[in-house]
Amino acid sequence: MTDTPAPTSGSPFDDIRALLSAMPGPDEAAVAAVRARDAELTKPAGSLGRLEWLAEWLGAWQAKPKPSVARPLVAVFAGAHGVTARGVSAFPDVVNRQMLENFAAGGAAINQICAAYGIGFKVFDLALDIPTKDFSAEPAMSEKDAVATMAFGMEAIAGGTDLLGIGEMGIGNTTSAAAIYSALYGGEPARWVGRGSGVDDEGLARKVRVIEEALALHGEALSDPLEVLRRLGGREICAMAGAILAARAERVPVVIDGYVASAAAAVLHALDPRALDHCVAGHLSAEGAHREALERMGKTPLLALNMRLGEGSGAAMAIGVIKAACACHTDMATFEQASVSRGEG
Ligand SMILES: Cc1cc2ncn([C@H]3O[C@H](COP(=O)(O)O)[C@@H](O)[C@H]3O)c2cc1C
Ligand SMILES: O=C(O)c1cccnc1
Repeated sequence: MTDTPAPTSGSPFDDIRALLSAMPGPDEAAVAAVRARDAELTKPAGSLGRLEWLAEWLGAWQAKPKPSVARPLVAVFAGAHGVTARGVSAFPDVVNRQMLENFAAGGAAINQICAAYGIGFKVFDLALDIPTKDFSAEPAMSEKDAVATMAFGMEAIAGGTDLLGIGEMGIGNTTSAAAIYSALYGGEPARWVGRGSGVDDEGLARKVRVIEEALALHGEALSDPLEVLRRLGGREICAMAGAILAARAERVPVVIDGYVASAAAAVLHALDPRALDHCVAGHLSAEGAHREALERMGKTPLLALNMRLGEGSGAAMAIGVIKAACACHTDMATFEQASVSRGEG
């Protein structure tokens, strides 16, 4: 008995790492079927550009030769941030709760976009009344809190969906996202920081200072992307990472929203560069250095509308495009069906 080694105490993050190592890959047979059908559709080859690629991408991750976008869903995760005590947002914390009421009443931008495109919409309240700790003074979350929050995010797909858009609400979360990019990608924090919901020059300088302090405080611990997430992230950022991972396991393609949602994606990408293969970047946000962050992840945004809202709004706009791409692929007539002459060559 005495020479049996004690079991090594597992980290709460072990389950997350296990999910990452078990990620399914693309279904190549479905991609081949999509390509074969695309060649029969009544249009010049390649003329639908990235829409053709989107149909292949849907097929690859849904593992369906005929992909579908019949039940698209935007999931918005809401969290409160202790770092707002440092004066990093133009708006007070109470806006979180007020916006959740606005979402429920149908009065937010995301409600209108989802209604316009026939997209389901769900909001997940991540302990809004218990803000994370100020990450410039201590880790934002314990390991247990971070893992439980990721697990909660995995519930996003529980009701069933064939295309998931990921969004967030959380006053102060552009500071958290900028801190995550700074930790993962390096360089001066000022390079990654933007004005979020609209801070003035002094607010912008405070955001930079807070991130510099946080990087110095957390130091070497930030070499592990999951530590970056729990130390600098908000709960909504943890939950978005969980949702992206769960969607992969269940073969649900994902549309990432803007600057903040992409920070959750960046953590997964840093853990495993294949972790975002089932994701598209919905749009290029006007916030901070979103373009550089997406480049690091190898993602070309579908849309560039100069939006910088969050709430999943850019993802929802992109889902409109993806729905149309899927409809073209599945419902267009073939040359034979429509008696349209094929070109030569
Ligand atoms: C009324 C209102 C609605 C929003 N909807 C999304 N955000 C966006 O702004 C917040 C992040 O910006 P910052 O880091 O500057 O606080 C997040 O809640 C984000 O979703 C909003 C912000 C406000 C004020
Ligand atoms: O692009 C975003 O995600 C964003 C930008 C500004 C404020 N909140 C979110």
